[in-house]
Amino acid sequence: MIDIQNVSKTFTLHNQGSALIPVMEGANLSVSPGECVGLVGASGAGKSTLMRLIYGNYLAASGHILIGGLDVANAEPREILELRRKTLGYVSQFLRVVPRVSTLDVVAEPLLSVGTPVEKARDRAASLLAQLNIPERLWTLSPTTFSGGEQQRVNIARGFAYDYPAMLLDEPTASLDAQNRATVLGLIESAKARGAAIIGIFHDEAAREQVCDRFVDVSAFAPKAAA
Ligand SMILES: Nc1ncnc2c1ncn2[C@@H]1O[C@H](COP(=O)(O)OP(=O)(O)OP(=O)(O)O)[C@@H](O)[C@H]1O
Repeated sequence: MIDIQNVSKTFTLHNQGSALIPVMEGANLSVSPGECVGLVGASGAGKSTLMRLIYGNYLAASGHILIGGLDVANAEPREILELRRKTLGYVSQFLRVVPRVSTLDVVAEPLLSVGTPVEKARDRAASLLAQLNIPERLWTLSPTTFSGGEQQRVNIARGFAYDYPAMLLDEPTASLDAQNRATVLGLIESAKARGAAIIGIFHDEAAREQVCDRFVDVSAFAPKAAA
């Protein structure tokens, strides 16, 4: 489902005489449906960079990033947006808050954008918000004024609303209390059970041991000259 072949990445520092910083070389990684792979490696090893390459936020210098048949490394922006709508989900700790949209609709939006009927999308959103302990009185409000932890849980509900075939999880359990953390781990396990291919960064060791089938150390993808 996710197939990364020989990917390299170089940053160009435009404000420093266009200095070229190679950060990744020869990255290979394949994730099957139903499998969760944890990215590990020291701080600065390139875990976030690899996630951003896969999501199409960063452009690879070379190689292929195949997701459900599309090569993200060589795709048009329009194709990447379509991929994000239907195939590839991304859950981070942080909610990008849209003012004036109710929490229920923020969570239902990924379903609405693929044509799910409004009632069904809102039912699913309500069920996730309840599972993640967001009080019902908040559902009609915009999450703009919510606490950091509430916004994080709204973001997780949104990330799991639609059944993406492939998912990227960036510290989804960070700073959650025990009960919500268990709920999120349950959502990840259900996503695997329905066949989602997942790549995650988890600093929470117990969490990653619970949900990951294997680990990939991204230090192995460091440029050879710098190694
Ligand atoms: N936009 C950027 N411009 C230049 N260098 C960058 C940029 N983003 C990341 N880097 C560099 O790429 C390397 C990998 O960073 P990355 O954030 O992917 O590491 P990480 O493994 O996710 O670290 P952490 O666990 O601390 O989040 C670092 O040396 C970092 O300085």
